[in-house]
Amino acid sequence: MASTGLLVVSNIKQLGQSLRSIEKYVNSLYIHLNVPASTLPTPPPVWGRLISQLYADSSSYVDNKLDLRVLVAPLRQQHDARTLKLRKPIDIIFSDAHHPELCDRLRSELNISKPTIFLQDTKGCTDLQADSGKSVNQKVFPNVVLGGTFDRIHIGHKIFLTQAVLRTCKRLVVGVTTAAMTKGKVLPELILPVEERIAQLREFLLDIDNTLQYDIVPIDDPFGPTQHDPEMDMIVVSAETLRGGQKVNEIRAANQLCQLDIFAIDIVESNVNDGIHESKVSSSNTRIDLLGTRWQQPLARPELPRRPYIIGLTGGIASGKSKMAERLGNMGAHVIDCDKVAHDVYEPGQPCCEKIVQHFGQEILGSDGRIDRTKLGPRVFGNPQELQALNAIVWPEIRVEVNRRLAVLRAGAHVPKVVVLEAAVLLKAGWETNCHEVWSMIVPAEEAIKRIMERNKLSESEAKNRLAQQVSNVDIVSKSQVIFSSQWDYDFTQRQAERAWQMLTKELEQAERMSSSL
Ligand SMILES: CC(C)(COP(=O)(O)OP(=O)(O)OC[C@H]1O[C@@H](n2cnc3c(N)ncnc32)[C@H](O)[C@@H]1O)[C@@H](O)C(=O)NCCC(=O)NCCS
Ligand SMILES: Nc1ncnc2c1ncn2[C@@H]1O[C@H](COP(=O)(O)OP(=O)(O)OP(=O)(O)O)[C@@H](O)[C@H]1O
Repeated sequence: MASTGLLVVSNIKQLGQSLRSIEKYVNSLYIHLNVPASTLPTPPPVWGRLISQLYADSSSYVDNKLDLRVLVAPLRQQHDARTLKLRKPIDIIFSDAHHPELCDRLRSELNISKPTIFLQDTKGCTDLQADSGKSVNQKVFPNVVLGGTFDRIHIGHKIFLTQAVLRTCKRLVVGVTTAAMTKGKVLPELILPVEERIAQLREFLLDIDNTLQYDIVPIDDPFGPTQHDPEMDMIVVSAETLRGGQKVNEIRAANQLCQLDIFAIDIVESNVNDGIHESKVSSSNTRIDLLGTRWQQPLARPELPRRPYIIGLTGGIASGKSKMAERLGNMGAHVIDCDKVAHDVYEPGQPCCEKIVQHFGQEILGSDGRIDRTKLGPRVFGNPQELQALNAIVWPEIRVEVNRRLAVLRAGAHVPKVVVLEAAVLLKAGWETNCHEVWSMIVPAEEAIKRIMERNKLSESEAKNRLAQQVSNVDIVSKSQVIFSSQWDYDFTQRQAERAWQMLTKELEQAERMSSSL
């Protein structure tokens, strides 16, 4: 599949048809509006509504796998003087109307060898219409500012950024929230690092208009550089952040800085109403859709036998690991619960039991000669050194026992396709090296605290203390290939599990077919 295309759009009414036929050729598409010569040059904001419409309509025809970017720079120039300079090389040109001369010119400017694909030649093709109405704020300023988190740029962001670019003639300042500001969002652990978000924003902005200066800066508070920069004229906000824009002006007045013209765009709705996703197009929705998918590729583990395929299942306290293990078990996985294995290696006669008694003394034994956890517990909790000593004895023994059980399974008549190794301490103990990949459960801290208080009958401070001893969600996520979250209803957790299971089953079947055809 060629990766980047250029679509010359002459008729917005055909957009849906055009995008549907293009989607099989490319995964990223620049859109060049073939505006009639008579309408140029016009103030760029007059194209705002058309471009917003185009982005908003596109979502009913193609999903966000086709990354659309409508070019703004050419709208600033006289028709004849327009030469396209694009950041990424173009593989192929598409045109929704028969304009061979224009397309040949673009092919030679952009150095494209493939012939243009003419999608359809409609009769009654109408010219692209600029917004003539006085209703639109058509003012253009040298210095415009806006802010946001911009996690995985979506159509709402594209419209927002484009409307700002159309109203800027010199410099666009973009404040991008750092992790300190995104803690309260849905699935904050899955938000891309600020450096990556800034890099993606810069690429998008340079793609649509490389004639402006972009100052993209991280912000640790909701107002960023607007509090101090005297050279700002306009702030672009959306209906939901209008109050933030007004607050910016209050701060500027207090700091004796000029007031900013405020331009607010409408919210782009998502038409989803399932009680889980937000009703507007949002990055939160994109993150929710990552649950149960492989969000990073597994590391190669050539040292592990291919069958059974071992999934390490982990997560924070009360995150719903056991329930997830049960779900995966119901779908066909063989589950090894490391917590239960730990109980087994504590049994008298096991080497682990002897080592524990050697270290902690006979006084941790009960009258039946077994290790009494109520006696051992107080010796290690609140004493990190002793806890470390206990872990150093127990963890390697669990690993040995797990490997023994895996060897038994491999030697059996029916080797399971998938083994789930459920272990709260998987990452702390370094057992992920025993697994082909790691699947993890996360819940927000407040939810985990609520569950621990209810389930373990602990006070809030005790629950917080338990949680503080866990690997953080951010660390869990960085070492996991698939993430689940049980913060919504049971059905939605089940859907996440099914999604991941289907993906894995398909992959394993494919791998099996490939190896048997060799
Ligand atoms: C504190 C801020 C920057 C945090 O941004 P937020 O986390 O909401 O960013 P997010 O990436 O979600 O969105 C960025 C912008 O796009 C808008 N937006 C997001 N989704 C949509 C949508 N579906 N339709 C339309 N606009 C959308 C947001 O309303 C926001 O204005 C923001 O909320 C705010 O208050 N802005 C006004 C003040 C400001 O601009 N401050 C920074 C100056 S540098
Ligand atoms: N989707 C869900 N919605 C609401 N509550 C849930 C959901 N999934 C799990 N829970 C609840 O979360 C709690 C913890 O579940 P579970 O015991 O499976 O967690 P765990 O991660 O195995 O915990 P631990 O390791 O602390 O024993 C349980 O009370 C369970 O009912």
